[in-house]
Amino acid sequence: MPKPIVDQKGADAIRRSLGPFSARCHRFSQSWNLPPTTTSIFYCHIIVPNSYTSNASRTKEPTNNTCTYCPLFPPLSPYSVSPESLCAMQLCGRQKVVQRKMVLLGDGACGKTSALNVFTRGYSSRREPTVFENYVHDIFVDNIHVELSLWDTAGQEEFDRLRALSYEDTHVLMLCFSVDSPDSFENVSSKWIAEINENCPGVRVVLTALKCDLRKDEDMNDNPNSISFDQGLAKAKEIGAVKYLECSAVQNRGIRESFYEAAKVALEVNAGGGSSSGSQCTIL
Ligand SMILES: Nc1nc2c(ncn2[C@@H]2O[C@H](COP(=O)(O)OP(=O)(O)OP(=O)(O)O)[C@@H](O)[C@H]2O)c(=O)[nH]1
Repeated sequence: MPKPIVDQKGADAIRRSLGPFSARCHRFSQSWNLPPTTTSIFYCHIIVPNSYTSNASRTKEPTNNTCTYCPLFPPLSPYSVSPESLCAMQLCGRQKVVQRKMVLLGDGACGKTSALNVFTRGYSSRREPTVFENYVHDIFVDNIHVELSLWDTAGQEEFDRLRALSYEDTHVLMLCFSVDSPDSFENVSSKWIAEINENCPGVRVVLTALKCDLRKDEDMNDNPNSISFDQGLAKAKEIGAVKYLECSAVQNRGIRESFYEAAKVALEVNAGGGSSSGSQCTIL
């Protein structure tokens, strides 16, 4: 049976030893006999790329990045848990968990679900168009434990009414387009901003360019029809987005950063609905 990480020494040892390794952490709140002040604790599986002997608070893992103790969990991307987060997790028993809701929206097939899957699971497989999906993902942003509720919506017009139900209590909107789809880019201002203004005016928007790998074709030539960084940035300014982010699920580039940056924006919104420079979405 693996041992949980319970002391700072263990967490520090992990931080020092991580180097090129990655870690996977699972929360054990019920299954361990915890000190009274501890509300939750994490057991960390350190995923090692090759044979590696560990001490009590680390676990040797097979080379394929699949967890020995939780085979049902899919492999995670190498950087889905940073050493800093790991140490913060160690301390989280004493920290308040902050709950935030992020909604992804944008044209159908622009890549929302794939980005979400790569962020939460480390990979994305072929799938049917989304009708509605909802995940809760624990992350640490600036040492704050955030229970991030991620709402994936259907981009297609026939789901407009269903999608409207997703906006309640939203802290941040990740408005997406695909760089290989000028239509999805145009719809940012011609369709999506109107929908946002109608359903949750004032909620902070993060504009996110998806499928950025498609700016190049297979021969690494520039795709002349793709949306450039400058165009994306100009669009973000035009619609009043608080951030402009770019990523590719296929290459797993910028995915983690994009969700973390969006989560940071969500954190700036007060739980009660007030915000320093935006507001929480509430459907009345
Ligand atoms: N080249 C490339 N293709 C991608 C990327 N992300 C997603 N795709 C592909 O784009 C297609 C649509 O991706 P989805 O993630 O289902 O798009 P979606 O926005 O969730 O679509 P809806 O559920 O219909 O709203 C799939 O065939 C994906 O394989 C990417 O980063 N690069």
